[in-house]
Amino acid sequence: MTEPLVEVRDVSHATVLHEITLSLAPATVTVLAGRSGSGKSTLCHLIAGVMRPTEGQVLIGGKDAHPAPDWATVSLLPQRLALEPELTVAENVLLPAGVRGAFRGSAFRGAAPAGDLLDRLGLGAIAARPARDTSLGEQQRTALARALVLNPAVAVLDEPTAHQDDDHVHLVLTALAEAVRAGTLAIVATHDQRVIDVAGEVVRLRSGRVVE
Ligand SMILES: Nc1ncnc2c1ncn2[C@@H]1O[C@H](COP(=O)(O)OP(=O)(O)OP(=O)(O)O)[C@@H](O)[C@H]1O
Repeated sequence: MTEPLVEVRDVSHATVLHEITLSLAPATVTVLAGRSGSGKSTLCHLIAGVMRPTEGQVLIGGKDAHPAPDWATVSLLPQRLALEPELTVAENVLLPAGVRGAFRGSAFRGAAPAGDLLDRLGLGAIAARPARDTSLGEQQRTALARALVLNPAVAVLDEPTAHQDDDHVHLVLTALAEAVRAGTLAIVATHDQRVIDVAGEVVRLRSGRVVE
C-alpha cells in the first residue's frame, strides 16, 4: 500500500468524536459520509489543523496537523465559505497564493492555473466581480477554487456541492478529478450520493464514530 499521507490516530474530540483511526493515501477522493450532526465538520477541522483533538493525534505527512501548515500542504473549503466579500472572485481564489508569495518572496507562485481553474468551475465570466455580488453557488465554487489553486497535498472540502445544481455538481466533480490526477488527497464531507459515487474510499460516521 502507498504510504499514508493523513493519519488520524485514536482521535476523540470533546463529546463529538470518539476513537477515530484512519489512514488516508495520497491522490484519492476520500468521502466522510454521515447524517447531519455525525461529526463530519469537526473531523474536517481537525484534519485541516484548525483545532487540535482533545485526545489522539492527527498527522499530515508524519507531522502534527495543528497548527495548520501552509495552504499548499492542507487547504480547507469550510461549510461557511469564509470569502472576503469586497474582493473579486479571482482575488479570493488567488488569496492563498498571495499570502504564500508574501511569505516566500514570490507573489502568486504556483497560481498560474488559476484562470483555467476559474473557467473549469464556471467562474471565468464573473472573475472580476466582488464576491458579495455573486450567488451562493458561485461563492461556494469560488471557495473550492481557492482550496485547489495551489495544488495542495490535502484539500479538505466540507459539503462542496451543498449549493450546486446537477450541472454544477458535474463541474465540481471534474475539478476534483483533476486535482486528484495532480496528486491531491481530497477529503470531502458530504451526504451527496453523486460525490459518494466517485469516491475511492468512503468513511461513514455515526454519532462521532466510524461505522464503516
Ligand atoms: N463547538 C462545539 N461545541 C459543542 N458541540 C459542538 C460544537 N461544534 C459542533 N458540535 C456538535 O457536534 C456534533 C457534530 O457536529 P458537526 O458539525 O461536526 O456535524 P456534521 O456531521 O458536519 O453535521 P452537518 O452535516 O449538519 O454539517 C453536533 O451534534 C454539533 O451540535
